[in-house]
Amino acid sequence: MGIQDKETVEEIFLADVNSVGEILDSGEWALNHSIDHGVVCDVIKSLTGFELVSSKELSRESWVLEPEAEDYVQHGSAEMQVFQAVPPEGITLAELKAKVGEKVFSVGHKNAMSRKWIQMQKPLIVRKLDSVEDSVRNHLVTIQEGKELSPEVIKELKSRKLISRRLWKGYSVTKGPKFALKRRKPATDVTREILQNGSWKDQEYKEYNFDALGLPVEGGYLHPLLKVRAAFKKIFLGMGFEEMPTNNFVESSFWNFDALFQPQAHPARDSHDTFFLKTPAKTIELPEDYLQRVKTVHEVGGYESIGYGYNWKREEAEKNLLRTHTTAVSSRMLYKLAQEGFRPKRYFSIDRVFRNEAVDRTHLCEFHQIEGLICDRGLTLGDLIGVLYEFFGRLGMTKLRFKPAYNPYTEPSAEIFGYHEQLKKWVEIGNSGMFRPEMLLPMGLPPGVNVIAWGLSLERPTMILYGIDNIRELFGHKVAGCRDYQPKCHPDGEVDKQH
Ligand SMILES: N[C@@H](Cc1ccccc1)C(=O)O
Repeated sequence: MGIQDKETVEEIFLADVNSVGEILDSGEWALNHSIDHGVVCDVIKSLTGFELVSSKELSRESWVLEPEAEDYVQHGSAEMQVFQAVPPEGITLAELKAKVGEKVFSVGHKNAMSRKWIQMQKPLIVRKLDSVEDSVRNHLVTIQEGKELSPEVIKELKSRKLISRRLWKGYSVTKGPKFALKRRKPATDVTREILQNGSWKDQEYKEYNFDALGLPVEGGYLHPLLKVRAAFKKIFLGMGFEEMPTNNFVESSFWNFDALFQPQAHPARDSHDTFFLKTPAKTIELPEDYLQRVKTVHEVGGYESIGYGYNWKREEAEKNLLRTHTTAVSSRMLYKLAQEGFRPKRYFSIDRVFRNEAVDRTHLCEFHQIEGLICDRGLTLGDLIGVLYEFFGRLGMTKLRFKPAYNPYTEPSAEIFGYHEQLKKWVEIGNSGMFRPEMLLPMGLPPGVNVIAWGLSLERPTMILYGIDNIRELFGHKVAGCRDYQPKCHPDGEVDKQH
């Protein structure tokens, strides 16, 4: 068979309908074009549905070839094959049988004999005629072409079980009300492209289907960040931590930076990294005596420190900003604790912070920080490392590594790496350290009190747990897709039960 692909068949068919005006019989048309009639019928049905053509069903009983007959059309009838296998000098019966095969021999030998094409001249079979006409094959071809044959011929072919009667279905076709040489796909949407190239004017549009049921409405899913936050909160509470109040996104530079012994010329305090507020641009009040101690420690030091040796400006400290880390919350809480009278404490917070960063697949200008701290007398770096093993162990991360780092407010400082069992690699999971005396002593905390602390983002573990590789999918309208996210691994066994 020739062309089978529907688009090409459709094109040829429409061109013919156009030039001839009417296709009387799809079967004949298919035969003339050597195209499978089934494919032609599919094309006609579809074109009729879109009113490019009008079609009438035809049906009639017709003769079709059995597989044996199709073989005869290709290779000649059995008697012809036998005749051709007999050479001019003759052949033995056994040789002839071997040459044409058992099946063809049994039918073909008998028929070729009775037609007197061959004869027995013991011990050989010889030809009686030089050439013969393969009328059986010719008749079969005529049937294939859908043409009529005399009742006697039909009777013979039928008795040889070469043909059988089938119900044939086809079409007669004329141009339809929406006839065109090429089918135009109705648009389902007005796109930017068709608006720009002007094709919207002649475009056909698919009609609304008001009976369509639409997608089932889904709702009531917890955001992945909420689920992971709940898991972290549970870990902190299980370890005896209290949550700090984090309900102030707007903070003064004083609590966000100065109280943390971050010098006023520090690059993080640049407007490229920090969002400063225009209104209100300044904080209303700061604790005056504490402010004086902070100024002094920055300028000249004290508490065995030499300070930074620069001119500390109050105006810089008063500037309002969107807090860049939740350590601003920690500094307020530690100051408060010092005023109320020091007691050992374990504090944590999980909330939003803001940084003036270009958004890309791993950075957003707002995200969440998880922060934990323990203050007590005589804490050491060993305590920090021990607590971090406990904390991340409860998350399922048992292998940790620490890399020396720098923060203005901690000494020593360490970046935390964890071995991710599912990803089979070390991933950076947080930052940590022991708050400096230059931060703690001006607050009024008693000497000998140490604070171990650490921080990490909430987004990063969430992305790892849910296999999200673009942080933007966690915020805004794209978060709708998060309903499909299933955690790849569990921060603890409980997260998912919170549905
Ligand atoms: N504030 C640090 C994290 C941190 C918290 C506590 C101690 C040390 C580091 C940050 O934003 O990355």
